[in-house]
Amino acid sequence: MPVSPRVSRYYDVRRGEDGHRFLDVNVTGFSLLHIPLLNKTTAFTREERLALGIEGLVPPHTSTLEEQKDRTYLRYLEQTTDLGRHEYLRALQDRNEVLFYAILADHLEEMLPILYTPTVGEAVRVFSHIYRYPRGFAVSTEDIGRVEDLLGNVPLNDVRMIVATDSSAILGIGDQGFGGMAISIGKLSLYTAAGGVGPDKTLPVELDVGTDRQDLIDDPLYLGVHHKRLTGSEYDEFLDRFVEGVAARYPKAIIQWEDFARGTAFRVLERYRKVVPSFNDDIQGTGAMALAGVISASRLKGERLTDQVFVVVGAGAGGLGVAMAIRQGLMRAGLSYADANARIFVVDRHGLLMHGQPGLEAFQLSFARSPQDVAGWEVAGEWPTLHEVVVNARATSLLGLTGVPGLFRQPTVEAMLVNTARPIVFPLSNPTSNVEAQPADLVRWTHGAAIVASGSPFADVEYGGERYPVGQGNNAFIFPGLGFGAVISRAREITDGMVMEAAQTLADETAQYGERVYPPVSAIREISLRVAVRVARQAINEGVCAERRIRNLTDAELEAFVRRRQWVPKYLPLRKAADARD
Ligand SMILES: O=C([O-])CC(=O)C(=O)O
Ligand SMILES: [Mg+2]
Repeated sequence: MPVSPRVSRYYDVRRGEDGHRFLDVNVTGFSLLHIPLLNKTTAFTREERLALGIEGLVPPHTSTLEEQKDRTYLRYLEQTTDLGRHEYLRALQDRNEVLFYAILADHLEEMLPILYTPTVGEAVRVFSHIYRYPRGFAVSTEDIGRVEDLLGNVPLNDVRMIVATDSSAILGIGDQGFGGMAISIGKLSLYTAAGGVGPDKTLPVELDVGTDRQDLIDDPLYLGVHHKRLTGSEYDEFLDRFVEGVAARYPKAIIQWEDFARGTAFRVLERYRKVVPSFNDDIQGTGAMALAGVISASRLKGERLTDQVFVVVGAGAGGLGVAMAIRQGLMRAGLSYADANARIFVVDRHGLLMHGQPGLEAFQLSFARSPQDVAGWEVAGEWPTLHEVVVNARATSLLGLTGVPGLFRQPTVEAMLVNTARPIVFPLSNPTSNVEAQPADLVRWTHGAAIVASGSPFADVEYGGERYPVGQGNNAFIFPGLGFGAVISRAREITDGMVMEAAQTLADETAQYGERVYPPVSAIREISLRVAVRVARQAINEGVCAERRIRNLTDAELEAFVRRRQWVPKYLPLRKAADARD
């Protein structure tokens, strides 16, 4: 039997005779203090200080984790801007990872908007200017030919979850070049904080294929390669090399494709989803999140999903992903493909997606309409506008994934009140600055009738003496559980059925929160656990589960199994390995 490699080049997780886990470390002294998953800063015990050669290098008093959290949180509160708070937390993550996740667990609702959407958008934009410590894996056009060597430099030996972006369409803010690394880091923090994947099983990746942003290329401080993006077969080869490298170094890893531009996103997903277990967060994660939201909103209306008529605005990865997920959801609710399609109208920059439109792409075709589909519509120009679609199609649900701020106008939203007593309006674009409408306006324009959810966090709306919760329809309710479920089951493939199951779980779990279309963010860890359990079950049912130990478990046993595998932020004792070096 081959000896299984240590979890990290620097340590392994072992169990002592007493049954408790400890870290067997083979690095000591000053070096050890610079490895974020080993560094306890002021919390090393006397025995550890002595055994690991760090006496004199750390302060005399041994702090508890509680004291460390107090000290660190007070400094956090003294930061004056959201970006400052983000940088502070990121620096903590790169210094002492257990403490970082322990604080995050205590203040999850407060800190998620700082570490993740919307502030991560700002961190992406200025990434090259605020860069401090190495985290994650970056491979560029200059070294893709040696990707396996480079992956060999990553100290982690058992990576299970990768988030990789080419930064071509970050959130709703477009091409961000090398800065996209910040989104991969942010997403993986949620995999740990919300999903329970151990931080040493995660790897953020930036695929630096260049940037088409001349201002970045011209910026001497820009940290990516200074040339235009690869395209065509060169681009495909770059990704092929990356996927091969991952499959060789980390054969058990799952890849989450993140923030790829329209067109590329679908191509990359289809090209690799059967080669390595992988999914696209913006297509499938956002799709599942939106489907869950419209199922919950239909329930709040006292109607069925199949009673709704959907207008999805934006035909990129997010918009098409949402349209496809709703189509699958309608089919699971009993409609034929044709009937499901007939209830979904996709609008893009020219208006309603129609055959013969300039720039129509292959992945959009199944949603394109023919002239006979809109015969009898009252339309002024060549293609029906968003407003005309809402009126003529009698839309009851309007979902925005355009990145265009303020796109949903008052007359269009008011027009929905003719079609339904309670319009479902989800301006889902991120970050906050790119939202299609302010939730407060949507509530006001509809006199409180609209059921509203947004992609980025918004405060509840007060209107006419009442409080209207604004659900956060963000794929963060899906991907940590979907990915963790796939990791637990060692899924050979991430099937559409698993993604649908994630959506259904989110909708089912939301029911316990009353008048809400999404749960409160404070519930994200419990929701992710339920998603992970049901995704793993679905993997078993579909025969893609490679983890033998879970195949015959009952539901309760499976849940207990998943719970046991959730990583929790607490210090493990460090012991010096026999072959330790400084
Ligand atoms: O990151 C987020 O907040 C959600 C997402 O995937 C996107 O907007 O691209
Ligand atoms: Mg995204």
